[in-house]
Amino acid sequence: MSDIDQLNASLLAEIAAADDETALEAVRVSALGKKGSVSELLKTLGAMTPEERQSKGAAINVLKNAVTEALTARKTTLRQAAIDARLKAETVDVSLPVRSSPAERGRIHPISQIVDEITAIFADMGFSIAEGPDIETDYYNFTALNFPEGHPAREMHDTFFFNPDENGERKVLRTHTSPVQVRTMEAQTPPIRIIIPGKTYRQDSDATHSPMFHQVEGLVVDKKANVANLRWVLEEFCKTFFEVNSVTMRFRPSFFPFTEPSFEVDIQCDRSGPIVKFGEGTDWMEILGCGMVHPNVLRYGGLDPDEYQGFAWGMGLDRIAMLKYGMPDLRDFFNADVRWMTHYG
Ligand SMILES: Cc1ccc(OCc2nc(C(=O)N[C@H]3CCS(=O)(=O)C3)cs2)cc1
Repeated sequence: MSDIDQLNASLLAEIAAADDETALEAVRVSALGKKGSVSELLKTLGAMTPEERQSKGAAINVLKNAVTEALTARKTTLRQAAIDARLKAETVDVSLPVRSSPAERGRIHPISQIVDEITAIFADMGFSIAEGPDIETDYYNFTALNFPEGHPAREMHDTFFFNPDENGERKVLRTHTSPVQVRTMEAQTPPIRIIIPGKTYRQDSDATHSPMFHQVEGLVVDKKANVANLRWVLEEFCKTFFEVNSVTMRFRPSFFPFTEPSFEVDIQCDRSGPIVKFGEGTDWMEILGCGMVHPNVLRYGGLDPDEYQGFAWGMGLDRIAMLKYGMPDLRDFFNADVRWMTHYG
């Protein structure tokens, strides 16, 4: 066997033995690099006679091509093997049974659970779910809700304002979901029975206040709507939500620009233990505000207050959830602590 044949055999064996791209590159350099074995052979051509150079040169080129092809083929094989190994390691067998531990499964956030529960209760009472933008105009968030110019709620310490847009209009992060009711009155001929769950934003942050919090508001507008209807709707909701057969509510006179008369509503409960119990006890817990829709607000909604009446209410979801689940700190809702989620989710 000639020296070229021997070199060919040994290089092909080294290429076949390379089990990763690093080893293969080392073989390539040792054969075809500047000081490689094949390159050194090519350098000997210069000292040969023309006859020798022709035959030897052709043989060396055959060797070089054979080595190059073997290197390319081996690299392709190694690359495919690496891909197959990853596919094998990372393949998820979707036919496997669900993981046993509930903690490893995804969970519904308690606020989402509360929203689903409350909207289902009102849906069963014939209410539709309405939605609207989180970024609102000053008009829909304040003016159309009968907030006079200069009202403190319009100030920066309470409300998140955006910089004025090209029209000089300053939008806000809505401070309540009430703008949706105005938009619905503009768009829909009564009777209206809507529930509006959603995120709301205020410049406030402590153990019971978060800059982003959740509200559910409701609105009924019809030819006849009165405080007795309002009271019934809220009592039915509370009995179902707090899972009690009877509920004692207290309507305390209050004031909101968008309702007249306005009330703050307490529900009787027992606060003597670690968890508040509803439907019993002699304590009171404020759960929501409500009232008859102010005539100005009906007018802003395009309705004639001599023809239509309405009532509305609003409740802070996070507060309700804290009551229902007995949670001490509102901020835990938004810390995304898996331990908390596992416990409450
Ligand atoms: C067109 C329209 C007309 C009337 C409306 O009345 C919505 C109402 N909301 C309340 C209320 O007390 N809300 C607060 C409860 C706790 S909170 O989350 O801080 C907001 C009373 S009446 C809404 C829209």
